[in-house]
Amino acid sequence: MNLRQKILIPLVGMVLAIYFYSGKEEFKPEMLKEKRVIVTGASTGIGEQIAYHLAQMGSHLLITARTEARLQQVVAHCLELGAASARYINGSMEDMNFAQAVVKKAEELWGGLDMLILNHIGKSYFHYFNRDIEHVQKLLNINFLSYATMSVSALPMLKSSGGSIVVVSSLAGKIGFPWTVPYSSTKFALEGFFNSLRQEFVMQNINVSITLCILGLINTESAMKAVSGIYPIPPAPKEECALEIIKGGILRQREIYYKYMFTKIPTLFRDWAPELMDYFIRKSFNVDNLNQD
Ligand SMILES: NC(=O)C1=CN([C@@H]2O[C@H](COP(=O)(O)OP(=O)(O)OC[C@H]3O[C@@H](n4cnc5c(N)ncnc54)[C@H](OP(=O)(O)O)[C@@H]3O)[C@@H](O)[C@H]2O)C=CC1
Ligand SMILES: C[C@H](CCC(=O)NCCS(=O)(=O)O)[C@H]1CC[C@H]2[C@@H]3C(=O)C[C@@H]4C[C@H](O)CC[C@]4(C)[C@H]3CC[C@]12C
Repeated sequence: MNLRQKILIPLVGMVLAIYFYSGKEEFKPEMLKEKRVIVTGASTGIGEQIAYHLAQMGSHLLITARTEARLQQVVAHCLELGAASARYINGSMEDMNFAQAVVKKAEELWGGLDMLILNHIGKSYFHYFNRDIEHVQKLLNINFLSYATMSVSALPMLKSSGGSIVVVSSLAGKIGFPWTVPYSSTKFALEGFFNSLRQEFVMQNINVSITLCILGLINTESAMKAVSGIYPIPPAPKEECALEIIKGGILRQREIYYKYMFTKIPTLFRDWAPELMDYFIRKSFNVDNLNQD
C-alpha cells in the first residue's frame, strides 16, 4: 500500500464515520410523552410489550388485534402503567376496511397521529412450503397489504405531525431461510414497499420517517412454539426488543437490527457471500427435529 493510500483510506473512513454518526440524538423516554401512537398486533408478544413501554412513557395509545378480551386486559394494564390514554379496536387485518377503520378511530380520538407501529402477523408455519398459494395470498393481505393500507390512510395525519411509520419486519425479509416461504414473502414485500416509499418521501419533502425493524428470533409464545428445537440461535427477550423498536422509531432511524449480531452480520454476508451464507443456514437447521407431519 503506497503512502497516498495509507493517508487516504483512514481519512475516508473518518469522514464517513463523522457523516453517519454525527448528530445522532440520544433517546429519552420523555420523547414519547403525549405522543399519539397506534400499535397493531398488541394483544400479545412484541406488540403487547411495545404498548407497555409506551404506556410507561406517557403516550396516548390505540391498540389493535382480533382478540377483544386480551386487548381489554392490555389496555387496563397500560392505564395502570401511566398511559396518557389507552383505547382498543378489535378486528382482522385480513379486511382492509378494518385496517382503514383503525386509522379513522385514531383521527376521531385524537384528531391526529404521531406514530404508526405496524407489527401484527397472521398465522403461518415453520416448515417446508406446502404449495398452498391461498395461504400465501392470505398472509400477503394480513402481513403486507394491511400495512400499506394503514400507511396510506394515516399519511395525511403523519404529514401534518411530521410523524413516523415503524414497520416490524424480520431477518426473513432480508435473507431466504428455508421453511418460511409464505412468511418470508410478506417480509420481503414490506422491504420493497417501504424502502421505495421512503425514497419518494425524501424526493417530495414529506417529513414522515420510515423505520424498518429487522428482528431475529424473539421469545414470544407463538415463535417459540413454531421453532422449538429447530432453530439454533437463542431467542432474544421481547421486552428489550420492543424498547429497541420504539427507540428506532422515535429517533427516525432508517433500520434497526435486533439482536445486532444475529441480524446485521448475516445481512452483510448475504451480499458478500450469498452461497456461503445459504450453506451455513442449511447446515445450522436441525432438520431431524422437524416434525414430518
Ligand atoms: N417472535 C419472533 O421471533 C419474531 C417476530 N418478528 C416480527 O415481530 C412481529 C410480532 O411478532 P410476535 O410478537 O412474535 O407475534 P405474536 O404471534 O406473538 O403476535 C401476533 C399479533 O398479531 C395479532 N394478529 C394475528 N392475526 C391477526 C389478524 N388476522 N389481524 C390482526 N391481528 C392479528 C395477534 O393477536 P390476535 O390473535 O388477537 O389477532 C397478536 O397480537 C411480527 O411482525 C413478526 O414478523 C420478526 C422476527 C422474529
Ligand atoms: C412461523 C412463525 C409465525 C408464527 C405465527 O404463526 N404467528 C402468528 C400466531 S397467531 O396467528 O396465533 O397470532 C414465524 C414468526 C417469526 C419467525 C422467525 C423470525 O422472523 C426470525 C427468524 C427469521 C429467519 O429468517 C428464519 C427463522 C426465524 C426464527 C423465523 C422463523 C419463523 C417465525 C418464528
